[in-house]
Amino acid sequence: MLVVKCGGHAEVDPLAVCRDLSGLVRAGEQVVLVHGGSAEVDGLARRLGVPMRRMVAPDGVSARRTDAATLEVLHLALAGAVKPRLVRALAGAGVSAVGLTGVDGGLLLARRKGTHRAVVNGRTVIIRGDHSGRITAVNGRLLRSLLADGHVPVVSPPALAEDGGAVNVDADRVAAMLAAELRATRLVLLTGASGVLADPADERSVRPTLALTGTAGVDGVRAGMAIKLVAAREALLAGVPGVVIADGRSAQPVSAALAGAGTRLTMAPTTMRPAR
Ligand SMILES: Nc1ncnc2c1ncn2[C@@H]1O[C@H](COP(=O)(O)OP(=O)(O)O)[C@@H](O)[C@H]1O
Ligand SMILES: CC(=O)N[C@@H](CCC(=O)OP(=O)(O)O)C(=O)O
Repeated sequence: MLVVKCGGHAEVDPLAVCRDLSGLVRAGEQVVLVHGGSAEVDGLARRLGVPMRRMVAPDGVSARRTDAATLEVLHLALAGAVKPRLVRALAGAGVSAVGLTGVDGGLLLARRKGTHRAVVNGRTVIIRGDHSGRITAVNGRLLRSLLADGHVPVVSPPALAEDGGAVNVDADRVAAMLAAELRATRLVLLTGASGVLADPADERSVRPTLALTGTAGVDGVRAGMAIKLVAAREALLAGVPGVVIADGRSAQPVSAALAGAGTRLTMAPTTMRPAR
């Protein structure tokens, strides 16, 4: 079982990802495709005149500030543009795909976050009333039945909150949760960088491997990459054995990642429980 997350970075090539995945599906691999779409969300917001803001937590992890209008734009962009494009690309490559947000079939249940800590002008402030949440449960049964019928589930935020509303969640963490729930052997996070870079300004500085510790960030890792490391850590701690962050801009991004391209994540030995 393979979970692939196609990043919303504008340079990631969704057609190449889908063509590559179709080969793996035809070879008998069960695949779940997760997607974000931050560039598409930002573009649609500009066209609609809805201002977009981000919050940066004290640990450097950034998330979209999600008020009611932002949530609507997010839903329109992900469910109305990015997802149908991926479903059509898979269909065009001969693979049946079924698009779902976390709301469909209660696929992703989440608890609303009451407050957020964010750094504004160097000061930590508390932000309330954001429409975002933390995933608490995954409807693995729904995914397994789609997979058993030969479909590729194509999954994205938002998630379903306990009060019946939709909430924004990060797509990398969605992918990690699904990989854990489905006991996937591999989780591949594809983005617009060739892996985790030692120097974010130097594309050639890819770290082939990176051992993560309990909670600490990693030097030189910022913004969207910081949340990928959070997701990678969650997947590894939940028992997913192979987690890779790799380039989504290449011709065969998934095959390349499975063949060793990008950065392979592990947990540093000191953070693992001692063997019995
Ligand atoms: N050390 C780093 N290595 C690689 N990318 C980094 C690093 N630090 C920050 N980044 C940025 O993180 C981006 C990936 O995050 P993001 O754009 O949110 O991904 P996506 O939308 O594809 O999920 C990279 O394109 C790069 O601009
Ligand atoms: C809470 C939060 O920030 N959610 C993300 C969901 C989309 C996403 O994750 O898109 P990428 O894969 O392009 O990053 C957002 O609103 O941008």
